[in-house]
Amino acid sequence: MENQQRTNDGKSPDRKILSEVGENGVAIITINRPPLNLLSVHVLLSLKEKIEEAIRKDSVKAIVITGSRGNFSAGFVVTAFGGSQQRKTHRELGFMSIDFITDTLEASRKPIVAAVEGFSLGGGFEIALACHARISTSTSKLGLPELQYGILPGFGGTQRLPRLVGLPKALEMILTSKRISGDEACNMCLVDAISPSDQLLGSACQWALDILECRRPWSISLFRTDRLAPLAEARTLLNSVRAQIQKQNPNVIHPLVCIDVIEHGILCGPRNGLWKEAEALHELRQSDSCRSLVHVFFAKQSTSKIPGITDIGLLPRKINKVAILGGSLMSSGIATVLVLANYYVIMKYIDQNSLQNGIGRVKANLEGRVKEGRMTQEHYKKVCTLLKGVLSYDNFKDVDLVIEDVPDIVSLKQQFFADLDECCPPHCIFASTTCIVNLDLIGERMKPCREIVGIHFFSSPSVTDLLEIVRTERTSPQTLVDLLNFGKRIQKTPIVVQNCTGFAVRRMCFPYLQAAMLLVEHGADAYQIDKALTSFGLKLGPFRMLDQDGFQSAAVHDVKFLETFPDRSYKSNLIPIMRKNNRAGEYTCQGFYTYNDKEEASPDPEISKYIEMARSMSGITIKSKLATLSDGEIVEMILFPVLNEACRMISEAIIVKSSDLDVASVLGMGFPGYRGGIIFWSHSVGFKYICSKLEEWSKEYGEFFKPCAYLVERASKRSSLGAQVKQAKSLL
Ligand SMILES: C[C@H](O)CC(=O)SCCNC(=O)CCNC(=O)[C@H](O)C(C)(C)COP(=O)(O)OP(=O)(O)OC[C@H]1O[C@@H](n2cnc3c(N)ncnc32)[C@H](O)[C@@H]1OP(=O)(O)O
Repeated sequence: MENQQRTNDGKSPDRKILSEVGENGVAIITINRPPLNLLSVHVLLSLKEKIEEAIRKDSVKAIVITGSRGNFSAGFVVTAFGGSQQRKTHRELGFMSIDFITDTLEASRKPIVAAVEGFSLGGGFEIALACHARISTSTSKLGLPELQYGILPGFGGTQRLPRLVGLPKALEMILTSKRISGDEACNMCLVDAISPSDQLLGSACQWALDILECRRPWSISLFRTDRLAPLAEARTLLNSVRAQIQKQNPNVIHPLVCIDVIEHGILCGPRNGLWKEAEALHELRQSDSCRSLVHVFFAKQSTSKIPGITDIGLLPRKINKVAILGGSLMSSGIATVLVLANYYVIMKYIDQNSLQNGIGRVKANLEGRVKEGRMTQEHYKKVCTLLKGVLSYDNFKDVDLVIEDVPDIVSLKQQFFADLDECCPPHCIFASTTCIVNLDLIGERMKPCREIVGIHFFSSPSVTDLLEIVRTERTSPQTLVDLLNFGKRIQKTPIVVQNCTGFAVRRMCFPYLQAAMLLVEHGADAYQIDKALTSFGLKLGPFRMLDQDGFQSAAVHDVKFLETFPDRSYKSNLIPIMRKNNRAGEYTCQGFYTYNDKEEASPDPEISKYIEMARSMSGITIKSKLATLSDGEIVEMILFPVLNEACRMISEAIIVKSSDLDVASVLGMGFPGYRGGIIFWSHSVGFKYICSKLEEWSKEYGEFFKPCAYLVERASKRSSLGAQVKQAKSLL
């Protein structure tokens, strides 16, 4: 092997890109910034230099690009976007995309093959797309996640992907930021062959030599046309996708800009498309949406960094077998998530019927994935072998984690945990999904050395990406480290919260729903309230949220909150009245909305009758000011109380850092990520303004709006709500 050790000026060589030439004449160029081989302008310049050098050398016949230590490249350092470091113009970014990736790499007179393993995302994936062939392991993960950051693929992804896989598939991958496996990529001819990891480099080198010898096609992705549909068909598809995006998300422009760029390339040629892409990237990376979404990325990354817990050298213990106690919808949802993450799961319940139903639901969930093409039949069969239903504790002696999900009856839970205490090994972690019963109370009949943590999955475990881990005074650092790792393995973002009523998400939803009740009982229109909040970007307005959760759950939580926070609870009679009239939310097809058999919601004028009843029961009169609020005022009157509650949680140290509440609000309550989460957004509104509004409303409408001491103090000092998330240093 010929290996470059010194540069011409005698300095140590740049080790970010390694290059060596094998006896077969293939230069292997390795992106070497482990663990993820992230890209920066500097790394790309070094890569360009090494490729040019290999092209120049007579001894080199062909080139393979790969990444070190099992990852190709997870793409560009995202701090390069949305931040204050906006030095580069679109010409310079265009230079990378055109001068390097297109005119050097793709136009190389020697074949270049990508050997893809592990993560190949964003700019990393775009480099692979420009190579003349791609060989991948079956489990590598490929994708273009740029839209998650309010930008668009900036190194030719908008031009090359549609030409390689056709427009419909490319749009799906780009617009959903969906990652696909090497196998899936091979099925759609995005990679040319699959190879086991230990043979990957050998296969890629051979493929490159085969291209050279004309035994394999020399494919230039940018100029392929065979997968592109006729122009009229492409335009129809792009227009329908545009309309869909505008309907679903009218507040953000980056998906539309991305579609324009794709269309431009189809109409005016891919090279023009590349320039348009570079210009668009330059514009978008300076937007507020980009700044907010990059903040959410780093906020999510930092939820699992807990001072004094994750920085004291503890390693997560292995969790192999998990027992779920319960036969509910939630139990089945949790079991589905777990078997998909390759955990061995036993579901236990007291009666055969409920247990069978529970197991049946897990299988139906998995079958649904097969039908949608998200899982192969073979994988389905394998995953099903990980699941077992039991009625006794016989199989519990090697269980590492128990998740209790039985009805919220204290004595029942206490009995279950007393039994578990006898049957499970000492290292087994005991967790409960309850959000109502005090965790300390349900463990009272266990040995004193045992502890119970809360683990909160939200109503649809496979849909919600958030996992609340609830710690008590007794929770050990080791248990937290184990559960944080467990959360990551099941692909959730875990946030650690202190044991308190509602934890983080419910506690923020509480004022969200209560403020809406208060406004509606004083004259505001329920449907205008929902529309104002969804137009602002929330996934669900408060009344749709209540319908979706079901009024039974709302009633239980109301009681709990009224009990815990009587001073700031708004007591409404609306839900109890509607329940008495057989309206209990979406599952009864009637709540604040009515639902048809396609689960579509329609406003129902009937509800004014119940609102009137609630008003007269509480002796409330309509306030003309509240009956004529603008959408903007509604948003403030509903979200400022949410921020107020978030401030209380910060001051009570319920969460580890304030940005955890951004994550909780985005993933748990549907706050728009492009506004950065509740705390990030409130910085842009200004605490002084928020505080003065809350003070004004508390004088007019009561204690519910009273700003908490922490917010008052921050507003008076004009300081922020806790430290901002630390981001990686920009390397652009
Ligand atoms: C021009 C181009 O088109 C634009 C682009 O390329 S945009 C960038 C596209 N790439 C991405 O979005 C990848 C983002 N990263 C991820 O999703 C995940 O890190 C991953 C799935 C790749 C790996 O997950 P995992 O193995 O759990 O590692 P993870 O802990 O997340 O990351 C390791 C470290 O790298 C950092 N990191 C990962 N990707 C990063 C990125 N793109 N930018 C900056 N930092 C990044 C993480 O913050 C973390 O830092 P820390 O050690 O200080 O906490």
